[in-house]
Amino acid sequence: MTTRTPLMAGNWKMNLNHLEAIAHTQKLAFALADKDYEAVEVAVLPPFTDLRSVQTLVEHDKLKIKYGAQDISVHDGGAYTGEISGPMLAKLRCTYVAIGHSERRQYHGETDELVNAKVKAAFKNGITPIMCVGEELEVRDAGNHVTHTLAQVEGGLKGIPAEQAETIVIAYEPVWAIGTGKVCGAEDAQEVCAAIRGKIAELYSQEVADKVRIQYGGSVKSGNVAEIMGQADIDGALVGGASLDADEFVKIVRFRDQ
Ligand SMILES: O=C[C@H](O)COP(=O)(O)O
Repeated sequence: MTTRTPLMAGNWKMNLNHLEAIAHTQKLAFALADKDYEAVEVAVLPPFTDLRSVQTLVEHDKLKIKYGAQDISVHDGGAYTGEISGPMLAKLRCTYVAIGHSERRQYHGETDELVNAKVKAAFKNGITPIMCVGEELEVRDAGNHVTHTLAQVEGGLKGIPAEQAETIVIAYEPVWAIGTGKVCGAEDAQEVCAAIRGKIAELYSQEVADKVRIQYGGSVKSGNVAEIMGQADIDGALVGGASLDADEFVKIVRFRDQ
């Protein structure tokens, strides 16, 4: 059994300008200690306009916080107005990029095919994808949440070789639990995360599946994180709203103390 280092990632979504991003990252850095980073990998996913500021702060102050983007273009460059490319993110030394977040799927019509192309673009540029999957409420109510989510996993991983697949992070985010305050029960989250790991074992091997980190996302807070992290197949959290409060995010990182 591989020991997977938990990954707590704060997805800031469209919040915090670059000045606020600097202040927020400094606050996190001030609160977090070496022992936190030894136990947990900590990352922030700011808006594109903040990335250069966060990079400069992290590198200048030698912070142990990782950072990444919230989206990536499938193209390396060219006439694609408004897009941000993998080479641009790589130049900013982004460690991670969120791909296929439900808000991208819902508001920008992102399909599994596009998610797959973006996963490939991330790997091509040396950036680790945090590939987001999860079902809408009607899918869960119909009892099809596992099938639905596994189809997203399979679609997103199409053509990805094992040596890349074993490094990916998959975030299971039931859409009905995002920003709603409705947390998926820890055991319900575990059911889907275990199924995701099983699907990876089927597509690749148990060895690959044991290495992949699977996060839960959806109304994670300091008050519920410990129970979620107590599940065998949950290796971290993708935190939205609660990551905008530095004290709260630090408590989430210290889930073992909650
Ligand atoms: O990426 C994060 C998820 O969408 C969860 O957001 P939330 O913690 O605000 O529910």
